[in-house]
Amino acid sequence: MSSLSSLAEEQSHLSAIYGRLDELRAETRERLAETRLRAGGAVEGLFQRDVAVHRYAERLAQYDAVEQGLCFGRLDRRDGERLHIGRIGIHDTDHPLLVDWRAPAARPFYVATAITPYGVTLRRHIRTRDRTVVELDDELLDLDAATDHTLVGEAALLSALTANRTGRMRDIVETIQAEQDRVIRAEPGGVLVVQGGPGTGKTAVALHRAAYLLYTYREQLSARGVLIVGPNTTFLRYISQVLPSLAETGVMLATLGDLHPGTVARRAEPPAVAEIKGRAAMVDVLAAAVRDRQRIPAEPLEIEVDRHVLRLTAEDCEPVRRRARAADPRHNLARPVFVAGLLDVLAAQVAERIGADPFWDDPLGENDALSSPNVLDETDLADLRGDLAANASVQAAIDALWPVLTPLRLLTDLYAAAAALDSAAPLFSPAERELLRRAPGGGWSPADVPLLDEAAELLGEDDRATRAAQAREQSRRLAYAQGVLDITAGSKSYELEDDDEAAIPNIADIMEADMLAERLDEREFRSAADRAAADRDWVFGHVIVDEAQELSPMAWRLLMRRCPSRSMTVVGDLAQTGALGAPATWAEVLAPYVADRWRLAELTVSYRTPAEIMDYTERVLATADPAIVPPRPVRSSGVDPWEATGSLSDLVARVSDEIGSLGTGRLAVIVPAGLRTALAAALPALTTGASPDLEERAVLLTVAQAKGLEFDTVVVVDPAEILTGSPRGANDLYVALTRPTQRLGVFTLLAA
Ligand SMILES: Nc1ncnc2c1ncn2[C@@H]1O[C@H](COP(=O)(O)OP(=O)(O)OP(=O)(O)O)[C@@H](O)[C@H]1O
Repeated sequence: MSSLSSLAEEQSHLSAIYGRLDELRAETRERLAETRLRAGGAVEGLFQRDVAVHRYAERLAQYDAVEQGLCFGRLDRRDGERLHIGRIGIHDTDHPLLVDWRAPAARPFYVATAITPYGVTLRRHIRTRDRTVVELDDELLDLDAATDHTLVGEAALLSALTANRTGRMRDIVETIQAEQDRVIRAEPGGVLVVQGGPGTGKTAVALHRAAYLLYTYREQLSARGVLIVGPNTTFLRYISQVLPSLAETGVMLATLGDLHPGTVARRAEPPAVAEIKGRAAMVDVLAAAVRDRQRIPAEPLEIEVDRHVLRLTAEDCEPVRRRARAADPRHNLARPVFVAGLLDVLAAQVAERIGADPFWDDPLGENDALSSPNVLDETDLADLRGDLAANASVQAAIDALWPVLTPLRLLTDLYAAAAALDSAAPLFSPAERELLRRAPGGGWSPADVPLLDEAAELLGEDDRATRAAQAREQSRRLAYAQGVLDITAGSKSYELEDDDEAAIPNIADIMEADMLAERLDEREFRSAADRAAADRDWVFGHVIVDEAQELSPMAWRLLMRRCPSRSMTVVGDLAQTGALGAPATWAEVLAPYVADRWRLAELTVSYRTPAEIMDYTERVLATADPAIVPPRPVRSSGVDPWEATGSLSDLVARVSDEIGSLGTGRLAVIVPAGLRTALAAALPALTTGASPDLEERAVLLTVAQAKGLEFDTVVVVDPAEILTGSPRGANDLYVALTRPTQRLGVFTLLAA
C-alpha cells in the first residue's frame, strides 16, 4: 500500500522531472525554429544549419517518445543518496533528476537482492499514468526482510504480465529481471547465444540489449548500426514500437528476405523447397553453376568479321579460360582477362590473314635474320584487338562463352533449365532438383535471398566504371569542401548555447577538407540503419538474430558476412523450430564461423504463459516429444485450458464465445496450414492473410505465422493434425500451445 505522504513526495519529484522535460522540449523547439530560419549565406553556414536542425529534430522526437512512464523507479542507497530511474537521463542545473535505466548506477534496480544489495536499502517501483503517480511498490533490501523471492518488483511485474495485449509488444524496462539484465548488459564482443523456452523474454531482452549497446557503446555502434533480424514482417511490426519507446532509432529491423537490397522477397514456397535452398551444399551448387557459364565451344565457333570467318576452337579457349580463372575467382572480375585472351586469339587469326609476309622465309631474300613471319607490329595488333572488341559478332561470341552475370540472372537461369540443375547439383536427387525448378518470373522467396547474396560474392561486380565515377565525384566533393573552408577561414564561430553540446566551433577549426567532404557525403543525415538498408556490403557494428533456430546454413553465411567482427547476439529456442533440416545444437550452427568461441546464456522463467497452460502443454507433449521441457511459469491464472471436439459450427460458436469474453484483449485462432482457407471462410470475423494486422481483435494464423507472438486468448484447432502434419509437428504444437497469456482452448474438428 502506498502511503499518502510517499505518494505526495514522489508526485512532487515526478512533477519536477516533467517540468524539466518541458523546459528541455521548449528550448529545443525554440532552437530548432531559430536554426531553421537562419539564412546561412555561405555553404558552410548551410551545412552547420542542416546538422543542427537534424540533431534538434531527433532530440525532440526522443523527448516525445519517453513522455509515458518517464520515471518508474527509485533506489535509496545506504550512503543516503537517492536515485530516480527512468527512460532517459535528465539533469537539473547541478544534479541528476533522473538516471537512464542503462547507466551503471541504475543496475541495482534490476539485480539487487537482500542478499546482494549493491549498497541499496530500498527499491521502489513507481507506477504512473500520464504525469500522475498512481502506485508505489517498495522492497526493503535488508537481510531481516529477506524472503526467498527471486522476482524483482513482483507487483509491477505481475501487473505488466496480466495486462491485456494490444497487438504490439511493449517494452519491459520497468520490470527487467536479473537473469534478463545479465544478458542485456553482457559485453558486446563475440557471439552470445541466448537460449530460452517460449515466453522467457528472449525477444524483449534482444530489443533492450540493442538499446543498451547503443547507449553504452554509442561511439562504436552508431556509425555502423545495429541489425535485428526477425522471422517475418508481421513479427517485425509486432516488435516495432519497443525501440522507439526507448528513444532509440539507430537500429535496422529486417527479415532475412530484406537483406539483399533491391530485391523484394515475398514469394511463398513449400517448406521442402526452402529447405533445399537453405542447405550448405548450395554453396557448391552455385559455384558449379557459375563455372558452367564459363564455356568452351564443343564444336569450333565461327564468327564472321568483315565477311571473313574466324574460328574459335576448344584448344584456343581452354588456356584462356584457365588463365582467367586463375586471375580472379570471381566470375565478373575474371572476365576482362578472358576477353583479352580471346581477343588475342582472334587478332592473331586476322593478322595471319592480312599481315603475313610472303617472303619472310624466302631463301633468296635478303636480311632473313631481321625478317618476321608477319608484317604487322604491336600497334597494328592493338588496333586490330580494338576493332574486334567493338564488333557485334565478337561481342556475342564472348557473351556466349563468358557472359556478364548478375545474381538474379544466374539464379533465374539455374532454376529455369533442368540441364543447368543436373550439371550444377549432381549430388541432389532428381526429385530434389525438380523441386528447385521453376520458370523465370514470379518474384523471389526469402530462401532465395541468401543464394542471391552468395551468388553476388561468387560473381563479384566489375565496378571499374562505377569506381571511376566515384573517384570523379570524390574529387568534386573535395574541391567543394576546400571551397567551404576557404570561404569560412575568416568567418567567426557562433554558439548554439546547448547545455550538453556547448558550441559548434568554426568548421575550419576542426576539419580538414577530406573530413568535411566525407561529412558532406552524408548530408542527407541518413542513419546508419538507413544507409545499411541500401548497401549489400554494409558491415554492422552488432547483429541480433531473433528466432535464430529457424535460420538455414545459407542464411547464417549471409549474416556472418554482414558481421565480420562476430559481435552478435543469437536468440532462440531449438525446441520451437518448425524448419526442416534445422540444427540440433547451437554448436552445430556456430562451429563453421567461430569454432567453440561463443557464450551461452539461458533464460529459465516463462513470463508469458500461466502455470495451468504450461502444465497442460507439458502433459500433451510428454508422449509426443519428452525432450521438450517447458520453462518454469512465473504465475498462475486460475483458469484451466479447455478441450472440445465438434463440428465446424461448434468451433464457430466457441470462438465467438471467446471473443465475447475478451474485453479489450486480443485473440488468435491457430490452425494447421492446410485448414486456413476453409476456416477463414467459416470465421469471417477473424482477420487473416499473409501478413495480418495484429491490432485487430481476433486473427486467424498458421503456426508458422504465430511464432514469436502472443495473445490474451488462443484457440488451437486440430492439435493432432499439427502434430502429424510435419516432421517437426511436436515443435509446432509446442509453439501453438504457448502463445496465450490468459486462456487456452483446444478444439478438434470432426470430419464433416
Ligand atoms: N521482465 C519482464 N517484465 C515484464 N514483461 C516481461 C518480462 N520478460 C518478458 N516479459 C513479457 O513476456 C512476454 C514474452 O516475452 P517474449 O516474447 O520476449 O518471449 P520469447 O522468449 O521471445 O518467446 P517466444 O520464444 O515464444 O518467442 C512478452 O509479453 C514480454 O513483454
